[in-house]
Amino acid sequence: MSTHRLAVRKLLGGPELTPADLTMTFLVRDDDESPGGRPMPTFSVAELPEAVRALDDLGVRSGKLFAGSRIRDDRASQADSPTGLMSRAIRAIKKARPAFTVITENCLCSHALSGECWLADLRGGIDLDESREVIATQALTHAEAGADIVGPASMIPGSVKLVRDALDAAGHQGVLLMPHLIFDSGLYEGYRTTMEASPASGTRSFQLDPRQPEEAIRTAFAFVDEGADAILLEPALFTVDTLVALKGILPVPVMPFSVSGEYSRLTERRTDGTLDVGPLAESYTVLKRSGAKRIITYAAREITEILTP
Ligand SMILES: NCc1[nH]cc(CCC(=O)O)c1CC(=O)O
Ligand SMILES: [Zn+2]
Repeated sequence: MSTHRLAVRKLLGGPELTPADLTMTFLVRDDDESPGGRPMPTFSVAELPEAVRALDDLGVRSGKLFAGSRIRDDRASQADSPTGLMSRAIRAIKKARPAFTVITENCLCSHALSGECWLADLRGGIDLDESREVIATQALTHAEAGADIVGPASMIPGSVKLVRDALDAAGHQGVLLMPHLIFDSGLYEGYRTTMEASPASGTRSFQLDPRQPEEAIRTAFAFVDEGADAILLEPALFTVDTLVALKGILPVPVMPFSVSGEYSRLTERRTDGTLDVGPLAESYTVLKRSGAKRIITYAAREITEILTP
């Protein structure tokens, strides 16, 4: 096609994927932990400043952080530690680039021995009150360390409101909330293995049943009622029906999270060691077309490099 034809197409074309549309995902590991043997790429705290500066210079303005605890117990007692891995990661990024938006995950699965997103009561059942309470103090700890947006991810009803109340009570009215709206999926294995957050029970009972799309809509509105400023929707590609359904009716933006299984299945390592992200980037065009405000991804750098200016 001639260049002038391409220019005309561009003029008439719909929403284009830009670097600022992408939020980079960082699975954080401690500085003395080895990156080897994990299915997903990780970043040590010491590696974060340089990685963030490089992304920011490319136009990627935000990051989603996941960090677990090495010391785990059945109360997830390290989840809200002010000296924990997440707090140190947030501080490292904010020191390097104060305007880089930091979004955290608040959940208990990578802090509890069980790998569950909730805490058990004495009889082994789910202790809803205690789970919500720890998630709220965890989110508060992230805010104190400098997080701009926190992300309750347990899907426990009422946890979003409790996080909002805890933040407000501590004077963090300016910290926003983007809870995770999560469908049960087989696409999380790479993440769970990397973060050692596989549920002992084998399931995540609070997540949405993929056969129940109405439940997803209802839960999205419930999150907004509890105080959500945006909704993270995961997995990304397999939930486009929900994205389209929410477009225009939900009063807050929806950001699909292109999860570990999408990253590993829609990319391919070339013989020269570089990563072909073509199919993954193509799926992001689908997401934008379907109403995604922005997209959370593990491949922000590689995708930015192939975007046409
Ligand atoms: N605990 C919530 C949570 N936080 C991140 C992911 C998955 C992210 C990914 O696969 O990239 C999940 C889902 C799960 O563990 O069931
Ligand atoms: Zn969890």
